[in-house]
Amino acid sequence: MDKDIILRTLNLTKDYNGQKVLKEISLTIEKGEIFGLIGENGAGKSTLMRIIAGSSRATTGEMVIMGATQNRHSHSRKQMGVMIEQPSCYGDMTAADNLEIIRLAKKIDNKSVVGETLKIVGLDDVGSKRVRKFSLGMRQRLGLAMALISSPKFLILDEPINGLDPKGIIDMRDLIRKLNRERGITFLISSHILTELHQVATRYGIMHQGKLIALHSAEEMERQCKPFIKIKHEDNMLEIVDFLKSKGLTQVTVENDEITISDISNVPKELLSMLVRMNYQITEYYRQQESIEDYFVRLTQDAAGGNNV
Ligand SMILES: Nc1ncnc2c1ncn2[C@@H]1O[C@H](COP(=O)(O)OP(=O)(O)OP(=O)(O)O)[C@@H](O)[C@H]1O
Repeated sequence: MDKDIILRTLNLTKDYNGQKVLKEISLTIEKGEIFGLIGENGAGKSTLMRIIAGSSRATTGEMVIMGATQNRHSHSRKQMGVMIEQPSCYGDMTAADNLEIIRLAKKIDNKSVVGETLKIVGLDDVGSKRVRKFSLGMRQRLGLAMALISSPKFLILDEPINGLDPKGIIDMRDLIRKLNRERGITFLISSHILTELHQVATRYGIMHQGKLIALHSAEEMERQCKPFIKIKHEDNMLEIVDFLKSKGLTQVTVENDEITISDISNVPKELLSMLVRMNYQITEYYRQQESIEDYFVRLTQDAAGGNNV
C-alpha cells in the first residue's frame, strides 16, 4: 500500500437504466491534496462522489481508499467525512444538539468533540439558535461540522460553495484551506463553477458527460490558459478569416463578429500591418490571456466536437 495515496479509482462506470452516466473514471488523489472536481450540471460529479462515499455502487471498475480495496462488503470508510447534497438536520434543534445526535450515533466517546467541531467551523457562538433560522452559509458550516465530527482524514464535499454569497464563499474557502493546512485533511470538492474552486484547489479533474476529460495541477491549469489574439473589424468577416487561414493560421474562430486566433505561436509579427495593407477596416487588434473559465468552456466544447470555423 502506498500511504500517500488516499483514493485510487480504476475504470469506474455507472449505468442508470442502461444509460452510462460515468465512463471509465480513473483518478488518484494523494494525501494533502485539495482535489477540485469540475463539470457542468449533470456531468456526473455527484454520482462519482456517492460511489466514493459508499452510498452508491459502481457498475464496473475498482476503487482503493486509504489502502483498502472497496467491494460490496467493505465500507472501510471510517476515516472519511462526507457532505453530499444539503445536510439533513433537525430544524427545531440547535447546531450543538444536531451534532450531539451524530456523536451518539457514531459512538464517539469524547463529549467535547461537539464544542470543538463547532468552534472549528465558526458556529460556536450561535448558542440556542435553531437550525431552521440559519442562513445557507451557516447550514453549510453545520454540514461540514457533521462531516468533521469523526476527525476524518479525507473529506468529500459536493458543491459546498453552491448558493453562498461572496463572503460565504470566501469563508468556506478559508475554512477548507485551514483544515487542509492545520489538520492535513485531504479534500475532494465538486463545483459546477470553476472560479469557486480557483484559489483553493491544488489539482483539478474536469468532467464532461460522464467522462474525466482533463486532470491538471493548479499550475498546469494556469498554463493551459493560452494567450490569444482578438480582431474586431468593420469588413467582410469571411474574407478576413480566409486571409488568416492563407497565412497558415488554423485555429480561427468567430463569435459576435469578433475573430479570435488561438494558435498565436504561428502568428506573423507583422500580421496587423498585413491586414491594414489589405485595406481591411480593423477597429481593434489585441492580445489577451484566456481566463480559467474560458479554458473550461473551450475544453468542454472540444470534447463535444469543437467549434472551429
Ligand atoms: N438515481 C438516478 N437515477 C437515474 N439517473 C440518475 C440518478 N442520479 C443521477 N442520474 C443521472 O446521472 C447523470 C449525472 O448526474 P449527477 O447528479 O451525477 O451530475 P452532477 O455533475 O453532479 O450534476 P449537478 O451539478 O447538477 O449535481 C445525470 O444525467 C442524471 O440525470
